[in-house]
Amino acid sequence: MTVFEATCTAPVNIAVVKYWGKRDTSLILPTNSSLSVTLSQDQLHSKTTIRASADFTSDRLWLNGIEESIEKNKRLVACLRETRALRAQIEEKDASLPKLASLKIHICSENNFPTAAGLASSASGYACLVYTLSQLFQLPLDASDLSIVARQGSGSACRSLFGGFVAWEMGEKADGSDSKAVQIAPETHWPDLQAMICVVSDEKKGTSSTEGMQLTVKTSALLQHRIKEVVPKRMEEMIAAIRNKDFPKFAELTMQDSNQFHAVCLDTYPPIFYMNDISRAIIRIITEYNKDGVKAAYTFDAGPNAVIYAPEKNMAEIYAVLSHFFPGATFDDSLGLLSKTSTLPPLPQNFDTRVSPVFAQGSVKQILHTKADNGPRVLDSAQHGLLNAEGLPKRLA
Ligand SMILES: Nc1ncnc2c1ncn2[C@@H]1O[C@H](COP(=O)(O)OP(=O)(O)OP(=O)(O)O)[C@@H](O)[C@H]1O
Ligand SMILES: C[C@@](O)(CCOP(=O)(O)OP(=O)(O)O)CC(=O)O
Repeated sequence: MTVFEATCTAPVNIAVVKYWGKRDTSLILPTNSSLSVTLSQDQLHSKTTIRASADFTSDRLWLNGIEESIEKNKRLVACLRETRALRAQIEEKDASLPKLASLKIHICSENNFPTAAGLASSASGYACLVYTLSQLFQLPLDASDLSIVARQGSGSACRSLFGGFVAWEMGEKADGSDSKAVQIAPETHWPDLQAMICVVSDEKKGTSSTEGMQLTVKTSALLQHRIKEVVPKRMEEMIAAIRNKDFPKFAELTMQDSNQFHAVCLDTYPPIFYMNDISRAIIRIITEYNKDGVKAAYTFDAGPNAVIYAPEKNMAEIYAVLSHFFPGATFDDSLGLLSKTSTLPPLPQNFDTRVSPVFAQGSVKQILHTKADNGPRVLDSAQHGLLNAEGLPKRLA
């Protein structure tokens, strides 16, 4: 019997102009446009296998080796409904196609990094789900079309359908058909731009993005100013900075936008705090590092972890600075940063180390060096699939 199956991976993305707020919570339509950098799947990714079979009696989902309910997950149901409807349309037009739209499916997905810890697992997770469904169903859609479906899983997921530099255009229409991701520039446009992720906490966060942003929409006057006055201009400036590979401008806008996002969280009533003492120390350290010219940019999502964007040539120095204040962090060196330098560079000569205390061993748990890279990838299911011959996970938690 023919096996209908697809296996794909998808990347995370870290926004430099943040999405925070929905004007429609069920279609997931945002109150402002946003822009992100897609990070390499060599370091962080979701991997998903989906099989359709006449032998299956119900739709089932395993996430990181644990079975989860599909019916209770309205967002996942929406992604399935949309992609099945599109498959049904193409089956209607071409009778020779196998009838996959009516078959039950088994979905097995794994993240190679902590889920729901503010490392954008919902972004890579839903991008991967929708991309794998589109492969299974052979949907004739481009990445922007697919982003409209992935957006309904998690807003930020729509940007993970593309590699490189990606805008999510907020759109205006009530049905969401113009609220989609577009690529501003591919990853090859600015290969010099790299990122360092500082994992301050890998625990599940207190206030989810979904709940937090709607409380902000309801209570923050500052958010209205951000939506109307700040983001439209900032989007234009950010796109120009990326096109011109103007790092100081890119960095300034990135840090200002992260600061404003956390300011609207503080302006929420009751306030939401995502950054902690370590996050704030990282801000002070990068500010000191930048005092004679902008060499690095920090940004924080809905959690304490920092992402630092910088040109490749500064990365060893940034790692040396971070290691000084945060001893004992494990370093994921898959880009070979340390093999290129036999010893770490010294701290910059005029760096004032009094900007922050030296923190206890392991306060920053892990530092991950990565770079901008491409969008979802298709894998060979026979070799890389997550389901066994019976259609059950090869690995359970
Ligand atoms: N591989 C996956 N496949 C399908 N769904 C996933 C996958 N990974 C995560 N999710 C969904 O995303 C949820 C986690 O999203 P959440 O927004 O809470 O955390 P996060 O994405 O890590 O943080 P943030 O988006 O704020 O950076 C999970 O509970 C699950 O429903
Ligand atoms: C701070 C952010 O990371 C918020 C991401 O929010 P989500 O995309 O996780 O929210 P939902 O659409 O409710 O699933 C900023 C960003 O990625 O732009």
